[in-house]
Amino acid sequence: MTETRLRTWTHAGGYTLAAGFIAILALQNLRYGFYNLFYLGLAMAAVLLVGLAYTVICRRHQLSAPGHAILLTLINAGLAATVVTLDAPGIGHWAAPLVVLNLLILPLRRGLLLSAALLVPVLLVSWFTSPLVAALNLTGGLLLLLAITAWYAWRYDHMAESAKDLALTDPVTGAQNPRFLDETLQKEISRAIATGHPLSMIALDLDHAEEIRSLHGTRGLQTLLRNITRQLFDIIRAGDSLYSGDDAMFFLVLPFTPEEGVRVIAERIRRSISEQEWPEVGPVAISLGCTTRSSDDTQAETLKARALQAMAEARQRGADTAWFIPGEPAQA
Ligand SMILES: Nc1nc2c(ncn2[C@@H]2O[C@H](COP(=O)(O)OP(=O)(O)OP(=O)(O)O)[C@@H](O)[C@H]2O)c(=O)[nH]1
Repeated sequence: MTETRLRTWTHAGGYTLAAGFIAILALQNLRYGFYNLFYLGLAMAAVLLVGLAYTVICRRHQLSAPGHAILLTLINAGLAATVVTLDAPGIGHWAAPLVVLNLLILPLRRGLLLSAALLVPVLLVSWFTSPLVAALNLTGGLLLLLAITAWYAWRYDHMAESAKDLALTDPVTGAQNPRFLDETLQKEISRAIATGHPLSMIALDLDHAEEIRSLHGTRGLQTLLRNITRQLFDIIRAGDSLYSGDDAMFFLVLPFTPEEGVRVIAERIRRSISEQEWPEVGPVAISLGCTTRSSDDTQAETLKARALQAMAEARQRGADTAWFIPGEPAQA
């Protein structure tokens, strides 16, 4: 289930339950003849049902729908104003479903602020007008509810953030996930065509990766790849992007980089990797295949295939080598 769909269900469930809860309170007040509270309950349930309808209408962009904040501010302000102006016993409990709803639907900080703005008048009125035990019960109950719901919302945000990081980065190396390579490369090609700036690419593979795996195990190889990724991130500049490839391979996309530039950076990377003593593994080497976009290159696959071809050539020339293959310029 996508995050947007999950949020749609959560929001719809939250609005429905809160509307049901408030409607039950309204009916109870009707039974006891508290007509003011009955009408307040009806109005609040109606606003909550508008929230439900809004959730369904905006189901494709729940994360950015601004109407939730407006509706919730309206309903929270309505309850706070009623609590302050109406001497109605037990009305403080009406804040409970709104506290849950605020934190379930709004971003954590905004949900906390709105809940605090509701709870301050509710609790103050309760301490001034109710017996001590009742005020203590209400304060304890609402604050506990606030803490539990805020903790849940924080945990959910945290998990969603980690899932997003995992989707963007390769969990083994920490470089970007390979499935974004083609898309980014195609975008960079379009940008290079539009602006006339050069674009280069490097395919990079660890030499003798299988021997390293059999000597140091898969874990040793993965640690080495993570360390190499860190080193590559230290070398490349901000606009460059680094992707994991199959096995022990990486790809670098280098915007604004001409042939002379990609030769310089490839040689710098080759040296910096081969001159290091890598923890537990010792010295290692890499082969690099470089290419620069020619005026004929409009497809990501063409550029990637040429970088891989250059890397195979580097391998043939004895590894620990950087090799460059130029693109064919367009025929006039
Ligand atoms: N994309 C990319 N290109 C680089 C990088 N480092 C060097 N280059 C290319 O190599 C050329 C020469 O780089 P350097 O030897 O560092 O000389 P420089 O004049 O200090 O390079 P810059 O001021 O970064 O342009 C640069 O103009 C770039 O085209 C890098 O980290 N990323």
